[in-house]
Amino acid sequence: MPTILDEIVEQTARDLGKRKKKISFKDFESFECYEQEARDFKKALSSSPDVAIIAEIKKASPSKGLIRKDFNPREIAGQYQEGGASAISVLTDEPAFKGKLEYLEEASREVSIPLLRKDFIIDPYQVKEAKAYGADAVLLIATVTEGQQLDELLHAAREFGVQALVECYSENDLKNVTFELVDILGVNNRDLRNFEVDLHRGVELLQQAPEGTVLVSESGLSSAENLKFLFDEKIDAALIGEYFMRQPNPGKAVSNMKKQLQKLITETE
Ligand SMILES: O=P(O)(O)OC[C@@H](O)[C@@H](O)c1c[nH]c2ccccc12
Repeated sequence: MPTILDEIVEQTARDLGKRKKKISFKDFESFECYEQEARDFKKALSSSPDVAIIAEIKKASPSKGLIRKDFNPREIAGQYQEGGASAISVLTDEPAFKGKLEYLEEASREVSIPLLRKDFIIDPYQVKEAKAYGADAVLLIATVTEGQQLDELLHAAREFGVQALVECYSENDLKNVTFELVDILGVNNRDLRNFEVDLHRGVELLQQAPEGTVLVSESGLSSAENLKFLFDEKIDAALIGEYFMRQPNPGKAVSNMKKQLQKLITETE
């Protein structure tokens, strides 16, 4: 049985062929954002005294359908920054998540914190494209890459001046990661075969990474208590989408969660 991930990746590969005909690999170099100096994503995640928040701009998802009706990515990006997010993740996959590359570009004009392109990246073309649309970092999902492909994408990221967050789902994925090339590791707490979320399993996997790796817990997080758990387990950052996107003012929700986390930390000190 193909998983949802297999289906999304197949679709991505089909769309990629068409996109390459419209804009060539070389063309990206003339994009305005291409020349822009990258903001330091890794530093933003590792310099937070508690748990850094990567707030996500996500209109819809395969498991939840439409998440936010009143959707203005530029405004949400500004609110996230104001609310104290350390970085912003922007979904650019269209078929499954109703994202757009233009959302990335709009966010890039609006804020000064680093931006992560969230998509299903299987080709260096998409890495260069991410840079051209204003990304400072790209998500690379270990499960969807084969053989040497992940290393190739990591080299492409270096070449085009974007950092990489490598996402793993399992111990097997972790074994296939060349940690000499990876300094930010994420684990998706959501199992994409059945959409179940397990925060503890995610943390256990993250803790197997070599010392010094910046660790990111992704998906299914919705409270300061969740972040306090991550803080106690020495996880650097949390990637949160749906919970913030369902709040009237997503940025206020970020600042409230940060305040509550601080309170929980001082209570136990
Ligand atoms: O909305 P949530 O449950 O807070 O999750 C955010 C993020 O982790 C999730 O969107 C995500 C994690 N890895 C991905 C890979 C592709 C698309 C989306 C994702």
